[in-house]
Amino acid sequence: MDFFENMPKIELHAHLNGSLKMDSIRELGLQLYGENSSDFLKRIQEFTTFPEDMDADKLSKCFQKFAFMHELTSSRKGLQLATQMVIRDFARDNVIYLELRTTPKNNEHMTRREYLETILEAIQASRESYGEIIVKLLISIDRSQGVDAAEEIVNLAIEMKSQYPTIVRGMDLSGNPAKGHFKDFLPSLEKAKKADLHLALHCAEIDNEEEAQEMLDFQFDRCGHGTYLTLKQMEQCKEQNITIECCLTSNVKCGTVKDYDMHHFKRLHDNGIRSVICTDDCGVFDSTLSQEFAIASTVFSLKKNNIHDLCKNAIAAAFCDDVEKTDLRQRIDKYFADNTE
Ligand SMILES: CNc1ncnc2c1ncn2[C@@H]1O[C@H](COP(=O)(O)O)[C@@H](O)[C@H]1O
Ligand SMILES: [Zn+2]
Repeated sequence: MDFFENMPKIELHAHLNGSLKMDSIRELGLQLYGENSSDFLKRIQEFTTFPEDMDADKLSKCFQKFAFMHELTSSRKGLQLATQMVIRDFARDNVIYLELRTTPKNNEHMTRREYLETILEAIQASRESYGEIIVKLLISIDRSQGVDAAEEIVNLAIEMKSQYPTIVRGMDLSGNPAKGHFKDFLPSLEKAKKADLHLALHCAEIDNEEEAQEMLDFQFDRCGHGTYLTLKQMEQCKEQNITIECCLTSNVKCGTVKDYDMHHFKRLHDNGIRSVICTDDCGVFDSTLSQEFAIASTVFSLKKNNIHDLCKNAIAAAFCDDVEKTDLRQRIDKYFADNTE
């Protein structure tokens, strides 16, 4: 485990509100409310609990959990603190490059634009506190929220990209995959693509072959999960240079994959389809990127050179510039050179 904890890592799939660790939620509660009530502590416990006997619809239930974090980050102060803490927690796990994604929200305290500005300011400030970690932002469309919100979010993303070109790098399509239809979001995503925003879309998280096909034919950069891609579709990913973001614990806890050893990572790996290891929501799923690497390594008997390849895959698929990629490559190559048996 030490090997993975010390390894400089790249995280490409992390939802902001799902990535706050339990200790940090407690800390956030203290900073926001003064004292943590027993009811609050109970709710933190519920946040990360996935009972064995939860029914088949575990994934849908998972989406209800986010409401807890959304309450905590509904004020500018809460959102700013949460962003800082999430970056700090990834930095503590030796993540050296982080792509955070989040859906801009509007409420009585802020507009979607203010939501994004708060996060972008917190990311900029984190350079002073945690200088070693590079942080990028992907702006998410929640497929359960309809096309009008999506259109507003794409327009904002284009605007924010021009204001913060080194931080705002792309867009994500996420939310409950059982809700909404990809086709409805196509014009908005097309617009994002034309504006040179990279696309990392949740695709085939549940079994919907037709939709996955529509998405692949549209073409995008990275596929979140890809659990139910057919072998033919996986081959199409290879041809189209699409990298698959594998989030092992997320899939097992949400019940879209029965067990770790049944995870499609194996099929991707065996068929030479480029994949990366990610956490998805390391707060909700109570994991770390180091743990995800340790699990993948044990379950799939990966050797050090396989792990090194996974890190190189992440560099290749990262939405940053070539100078940053060269720097990441050097740091990671050095770690593997210094740690050969
Ligand atoms: C478990 N698999 C998943 N599949 C699809 N979307 C997911 C997800 N996990 C998280 N999200 C999306 O990210 C939001 C939380 O972060 P933000 O509020 O945006 O920072 C969730 O509400 C959902 O829309
Ligand atoms: Zn996700």
